[in-house]
Amino acid sequence: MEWKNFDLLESYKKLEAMKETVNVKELMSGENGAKRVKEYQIPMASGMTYCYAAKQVDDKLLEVLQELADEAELADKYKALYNGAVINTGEKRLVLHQLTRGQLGDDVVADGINKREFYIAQQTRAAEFANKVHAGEIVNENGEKFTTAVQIGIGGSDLGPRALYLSLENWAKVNGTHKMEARFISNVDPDDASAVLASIDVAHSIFVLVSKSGTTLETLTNEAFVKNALTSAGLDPSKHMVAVTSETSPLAGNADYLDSFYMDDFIGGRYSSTSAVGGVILSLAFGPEVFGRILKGCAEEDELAKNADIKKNPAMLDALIGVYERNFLGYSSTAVLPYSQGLSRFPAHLQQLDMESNGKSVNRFGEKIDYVTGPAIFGEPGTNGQHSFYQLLHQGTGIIPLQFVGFKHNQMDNDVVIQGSTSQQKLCANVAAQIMAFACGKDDENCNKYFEGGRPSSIIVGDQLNPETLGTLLAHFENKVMFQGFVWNINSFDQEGVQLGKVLAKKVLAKETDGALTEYSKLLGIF
Ligand SMILES: O=P(O)(O)OC[C@H]1O[C@](O)(CO)[C@@H](O)[C@@H]1O
Repeated sequence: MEWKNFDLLESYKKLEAMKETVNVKELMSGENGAKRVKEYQIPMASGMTYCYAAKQVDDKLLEVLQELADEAELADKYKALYNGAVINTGEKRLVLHQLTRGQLGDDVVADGINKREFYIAQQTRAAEFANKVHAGEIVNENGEKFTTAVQIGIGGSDLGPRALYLSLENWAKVNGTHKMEARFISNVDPDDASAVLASIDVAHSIFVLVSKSGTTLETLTNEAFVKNALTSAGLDPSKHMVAVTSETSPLAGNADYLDSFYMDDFIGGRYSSTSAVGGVILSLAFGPEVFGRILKGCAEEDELAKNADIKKNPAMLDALIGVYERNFLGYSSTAVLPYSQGLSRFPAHLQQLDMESNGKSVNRFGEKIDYVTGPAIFGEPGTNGQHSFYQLLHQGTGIIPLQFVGFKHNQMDNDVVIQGSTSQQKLCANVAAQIMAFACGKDDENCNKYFEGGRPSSIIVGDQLNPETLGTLLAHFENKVMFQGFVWNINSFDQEGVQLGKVLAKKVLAKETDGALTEYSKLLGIF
């Protein structure tokens, strides 16, 4: 297996010669368009479908993307990853998040520990803990049941778990599996913690402090903030708080917590939702059985990602189309547009997952590269986005590839027929309409009303947003980002770019600044 810069590959040259050869507008019009929609789809796990009919690709281009997948040895690199190779070269670490939800290859033993057994043991402990809380065996000082769980964490210790909770909150309420309310405190802005604390019954709340490193300024500050609130209410913080951290962190083994659950350095923050980082809060909120179903949806999608044939591997195909758009068509951002209210924070999770992973300018050996890497990611649930930024997507001067997500059925039992259609039908009609409007546009003598078309999109469709489909979606994007990192020959598993700002902020707080930093500090009222 060889790790080569992307621009040294034969398929790179071939793709460069194929810029702009596919006209989405032409291909998606009339009967040809109908044929493409039926043919250009592949199955995902949990009964979902990835449809790429409206992407700027044709059979010839797909052949070269397959050549790229083979030449870049994507399936072999994934295999090396799940068999325990040091894929995170920057930090010299293994990359093992997939082990939290399945055994894809060999047993991985590191530091004398079977890693899958370690992650499963933590899951089991979290499940037992959650069951005891639900059964009233673990209670507050007055012997009363906890009703609310509050996660304190930031970045990967917040975004994924929060997105997953919101995705299933309503589903769980309708299906009778909603055990506890969950809330999240992340920002060091005191208004975040204050607002959450004011919205809950602190005496019946259990706080889940999540920090892999155990050193994150925002999280430790918010922990102190919450402890203060508990003490002021006459409560003992150690009876209200559990920790999720790594065994090497300063938080580990602290008797001040009701219990502690562990993950380790082989799971990056943004890939940690399926470890104890998401496992504790989601098991408390929905019960361990529902968390297990999310893991099942992930595991099935991880299994699909092993396939070397891009037509049988939706994450790999999605990744390669994204690379073609980024490097050869010059598109610098991607919009993620879930037509599901439950996925309201999913784009925020994908922002960290994608941009913290693939926002890199050096290859995995630390050498400068001469081609572009990860796009900027943004998104909002449809149809809200339509009434916000779609104007630019339709008629703006640049092209932004679109990643739609849609479901045939909504999550709650409530819908109404108004003017001959349900709200769910209206939602789905909008996503279909948008795909075609972006692809084919509309002629008009009035330039202001003219839609150029030719704006590429793909869609992932599922029956309903439930634990399995959610897990599948999560793993799909994790694997897409990983495959893109492999093509670009970058390390998608470190994040040195977040350090400089943290160091400078510490200097400001220690009043060790000079020049413009001092002036900005004064402007902001710190000095
Ligand atoms: O879990 P921790 O160690 O508090 O880190 C939180 C987040 O901070 C980051 O390091 C970025 O600042 C993320 O990668 C990580 O998810």
